Amino acid sequence: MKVIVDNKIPYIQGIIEQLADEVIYLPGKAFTPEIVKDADALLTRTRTQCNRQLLEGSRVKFIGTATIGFDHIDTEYCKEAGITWSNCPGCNAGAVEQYIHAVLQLLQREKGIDLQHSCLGIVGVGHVGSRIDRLAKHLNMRVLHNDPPRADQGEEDFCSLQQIAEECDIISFHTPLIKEGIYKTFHLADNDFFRQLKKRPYIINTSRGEVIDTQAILTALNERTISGAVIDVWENEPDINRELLDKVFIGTPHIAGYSADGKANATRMVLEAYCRFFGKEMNFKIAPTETPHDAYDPNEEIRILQQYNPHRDCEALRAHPERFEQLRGDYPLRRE
Ligand SMILES: NC(=O)c1ccc[n+]([C@@H]2O[C@H](COP(=O)([O-])OP(=O)(O)OC[C@H]3O[C@@H](n4cnc5c(N)ncnc54)[C@H](O)[C@@H]3O)[C@@H](O)[C@H]2O)c1
Ligand SMILES: O=C(O)[C@H](O)[C@H](O)COP(=O)(O)O
Repeated sequence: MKVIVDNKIPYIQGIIEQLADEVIYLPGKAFTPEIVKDADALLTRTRTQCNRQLLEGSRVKFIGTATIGFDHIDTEYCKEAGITWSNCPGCNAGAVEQYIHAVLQLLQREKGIDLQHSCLGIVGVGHVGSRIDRLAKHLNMRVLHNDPPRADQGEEDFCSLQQIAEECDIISFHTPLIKEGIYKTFHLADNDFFRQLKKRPYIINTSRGEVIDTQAILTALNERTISGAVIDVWENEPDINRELLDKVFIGTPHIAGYSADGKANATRMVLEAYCRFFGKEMNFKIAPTETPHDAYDPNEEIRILQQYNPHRDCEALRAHPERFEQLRGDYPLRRE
């Protein structure tokens, strides 16, 4: 059994070796058809495009991605080729909640947003969105939800994207990237969406860059249709739009989900899926490395920013936008 593993999946080394005969570690972008040809399984992150070009003619039977997002996997091709794939639902929802909580505190502290009298629109109410919903209620915010796939299942308490556009002071995107079909999210926030806004909201995107049309959000920032933006995910990563980076309130290098806890969850889940698929025993334990931390302030508003302040990641990205991928690869995983 031969497995190719993305060399930026933490906590996996030493465990996968006991579950395979041969393990090769590579950067996510370095997976090539020649290398994967005689592999049985690939354990990846979002940086490996798993498509016909990579997989055709290979003996790969299983792909596990240590992420929730799977827009880098051509699921239609996998079906056609008989390749089973697996992702890690919910693995990093706590990390994104931590990021959004810090962002909301900064909007209150530095932009004068009165959270208790603000309405938050959550677009995509899955693992992350549900936690943001709970967080917003804890902060006494009014919340509106948009999730057409869930609404179409007969679930209640959802509204249209237009209602969110008209009533919200802050709008946060938590959908997968879906390129086509009735639930398409590619450029969900386009010029039409920005034209519908009534309250000059702040826009937060921790989903995928392509969910927001970059030119449309730049126009909205320039014309002050929106008050500002917090952007963690970008179109065309790692070659991100520098003008957008200059103009946002906070811009970070796709690290909202980068907690040690979230990464450990992802590694455990991807290994469990691998073991289920190949019928291997699961007798491993994965836990984030303990990190020493200061005594935190009992006041929640202070504690949240002591634990994580996205300005640090924003400053690092603004100083070196060309190091987008390096900043992610060498990220000092934070604790939740
Ligand atoms: N920035 C980061 O580090 C980071 C971390 C985690 C997740 N993400 C991104 O955020 C996305 C959401 O994460 P999650 O764990 O909540 O995923 P999830 O699959 O649990 O939830 C996604 C939700 O979006 C809904 N949805 C689908 N199409 C929609 C549409 N057209 N309009 C509105 N809602 C729609 C789904 O019904 C579902 O409830 C992931 O797919 C990933 O791309 C990014
Ligand atoms: O989809 C996800 O889980 C997140 O976007 C995640 O943060 C991406 O992680 P990476 O591919 O960088 O490991």
